Amino acid sequence: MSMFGGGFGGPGGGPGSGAIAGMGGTGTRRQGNTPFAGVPPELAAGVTLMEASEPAHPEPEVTFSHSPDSGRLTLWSLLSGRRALLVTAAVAVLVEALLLQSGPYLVQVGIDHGIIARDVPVLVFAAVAFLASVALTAAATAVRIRTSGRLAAYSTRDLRVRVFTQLQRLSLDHYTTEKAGVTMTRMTSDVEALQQLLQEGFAQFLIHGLTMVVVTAVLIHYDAGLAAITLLLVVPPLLLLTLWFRGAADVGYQRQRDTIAGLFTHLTESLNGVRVIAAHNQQDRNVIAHREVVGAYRDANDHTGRINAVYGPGTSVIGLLGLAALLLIGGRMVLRGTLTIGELTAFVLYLNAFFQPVQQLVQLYTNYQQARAALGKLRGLLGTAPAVRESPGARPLPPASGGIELREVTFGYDRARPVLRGVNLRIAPGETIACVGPTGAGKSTLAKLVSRLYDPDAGTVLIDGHDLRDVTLDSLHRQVGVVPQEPFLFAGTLRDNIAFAHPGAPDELVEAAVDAVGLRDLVDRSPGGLRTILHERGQSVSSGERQLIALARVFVAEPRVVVLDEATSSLDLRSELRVEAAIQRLLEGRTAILVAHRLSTARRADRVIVVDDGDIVEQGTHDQLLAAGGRYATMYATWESHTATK
Ligand SMILES: Nc1ncnc2c1ncn2[C@@H]1O[C@H](COP(=O)(O)OP(=O)(O)OP(=O)(O)O)[C@@H](O)[C@H]1O
Repeated sequence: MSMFGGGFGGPGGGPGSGAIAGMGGTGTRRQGNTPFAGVPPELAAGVTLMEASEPAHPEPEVTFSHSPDSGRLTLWSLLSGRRALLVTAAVAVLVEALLLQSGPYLVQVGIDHGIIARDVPVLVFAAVAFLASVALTAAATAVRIRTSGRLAAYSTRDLRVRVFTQLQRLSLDHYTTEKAGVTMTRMTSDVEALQQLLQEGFAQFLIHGLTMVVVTAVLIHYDAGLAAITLLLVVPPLLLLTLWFRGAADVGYQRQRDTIAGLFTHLTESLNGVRVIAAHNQQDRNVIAHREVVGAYRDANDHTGRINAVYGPGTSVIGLLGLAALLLIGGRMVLRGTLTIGELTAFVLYLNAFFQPVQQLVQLYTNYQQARAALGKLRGLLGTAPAVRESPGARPLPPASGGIELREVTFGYDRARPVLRGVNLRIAPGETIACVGPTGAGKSTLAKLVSRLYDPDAGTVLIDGHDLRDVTLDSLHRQVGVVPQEPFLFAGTLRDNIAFAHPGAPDELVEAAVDAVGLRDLVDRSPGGLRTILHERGQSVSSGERQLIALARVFVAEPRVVVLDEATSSLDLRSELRVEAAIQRLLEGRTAILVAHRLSTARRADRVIVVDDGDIVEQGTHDQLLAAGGRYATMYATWESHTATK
C-alpha cells in the first residue's frame, strides 16, 4: 500500500475490497490501459482463491495524539505488554536449561551402573533416557525460539510505531537541530539491537545463567571438595577478566552507536544532495568524506573486535586450565578409590557445561551493551518534548472567519537573538497581506508563527480572537493551510498528492482543484491521468508543476486561512504566470499571508507589509507605499528595473 489513505487503489480500495482487488483500483475508476487495470477475467478464479486464503488485515488500531509520549522506555516495558508469550518463553527456557543438565548425569549412570557393573538394562535405560531428554530439549528449544521470536517481533513493532509517532509529534525545531541520519539510526540499528536482545539474548542469558547455577550445585553434590578446588581455581581469574571486559565494552559499544549514526547522517545527506554534488563535481571529496565516517565506524568495530579477541580466548584458556587441574586432582581421587570413573566423567562434562555458558555470556553481554546503548538513545528521543505543544485544556477552533492578529509578538530561534521584536499586525477576514523585505528579515518566520509551527517567546497570535495556544493543533491546521517555499511531493499518484490533506476527497473536488490551479494540461498529458505515479519527492515533474500541485493540495483542504511562502526558485515566464493565476484562484474569499519574493505578487495583494530589522517598518496598499516613496518604493523600483533588463 502507498502511504496515502487511498493507496494505489485510490478511493475505491477501501476495507472489504480485498487486498488484490484494492491494488487494481476497484470501483468505478479502473482504467483499461494502466498497469493497475484490475484483474484479467482468466485470472479471476485464481485471485478469488488466493483472497480466500489471505489472512485478515484489520484496520490498524494506532491513533495519533499530540500528547507527549507517556511511560519510561525500559526493557521490561517492552516485554510486559505480551505476558502470555513471556510466560511461555520463560517456562520453555527453564525446561530447556534443566533438561540440558541431565546428559552428564545419564552418562555417569551408564558408565558406573551400566558398563562397570555390566548391567545391560541400566545401560539401555540410560541411553533411552538420554535420547528422550535430547528430544524433549529440542521441543523446548523450538517453543522457546518461536515464542521469543514473536515476542521480539511484536515488541519492536510496537516500539517502532511509538518512535515514529513521536517523530510525527516533534515540532520543526527538533528537525532543524537533529540530523536526519541520527533519526534514521534510532529507527534502524538501535531498534535492531534491541530486537536481537529480546529475540535471542534474554533467553540465552537465562539458559546460561541457570546452567551455571545448576552445574555448580551438581558439582558440589558430586564432591564438595573437588568442586571447591576447581571453582576456586577458575572463578577468580574469570571474574577479573570479566570486570575488565565490562568496562572496555561499555566504551566500545557506545562508540559504535555514535559512529554508525555518523555514517547514516552522511549517507542521507549525500543522497538528498546528490544533484548538487554531481553539479559541483564534488563526488571525489564526498567519497573521501564517506571513507572517513566509514573508517570511524570500522575503527569502533575493530576496537570491540580487539576486546572480544582478548576476552573470548582468555576465558577458554582459564576453562582448559581448570579441566587440566580437574583431571589431575580427580584422577588421583579415582586412583585412591574416593571417586568413580563415571563421576569423574560427569564432573568433566559438567565443568565443560559450566564454561560454555561463560563464552556465550560474553557474546550476550556485548549484545546487551549494544541494546542498552540503543535504549538510552531511544529513551532520549521519546522523552523529547515538542516545542509546540497542545495545552491540556485546548479546544477545537470553531469554523473561523479568518481574522488574524499578532499582539506584541517577539520570537527568536535562539531566544537571546530575537528575529521579530514586538510585532503588531491585524489582518481582516478575507484580506490578502503580502509580506516583503530584505532576505533574512523574518518574513517566513512571521508566517510560521501564524501557522503555529513555532510559538512566540512573548506576545500572542490570535485567529478570530482565539490565542493559537488555546486551540487544538488538528483544528488549527485544518483551517490554516500552508504552502511551503519548497513543496514536497510523496511517492504515489498525482491524485494521492493533490488529496493529501483530505484523502477521502470526492473526485469532483480533486478535479475542481486541478482546473482551478491549471494542472489540467499535466493530467491530460500523463498516461494514467490522475493515477500517474509520481517519483519520490516529485522528481518526475517540473518545479512549476510541483508548485501547482502544492497549491491544488491546499485547494482540496479548503482552509479559511492560507499561509503561502512563495518559492524563490525562478520559473520561466509562462510557468510563473500560471503559478500566479493559481495563487489568485486559491486565495479567492480566504484570508492570506503571502511571503512575497516577487513584487508582482505583492502588487496584487490588498495590503503590503515591509518587514525589516525584526519589525513591520511600512504598511499600506501597493499604491500608497509607492506614493510614500519609502523602502517599498525603492525595492519596487529596483525590482522593476531588474525585471525590465531580463
Ligand atoms: N530554523 C532556524 N534556526 C535558526 N535560525 C533560523 C532558522 N530559520 C531562520 N533562521 C534565521 O532567522 C532569520 C529570519 O529568517 P526568515 O526565514 O524568516 O527570513 P526571510 O525574511 O523569510 O528570508 P528570505 O527572504 O530569504 O526567505 C534569518 O536570520 C535566519 O538565518
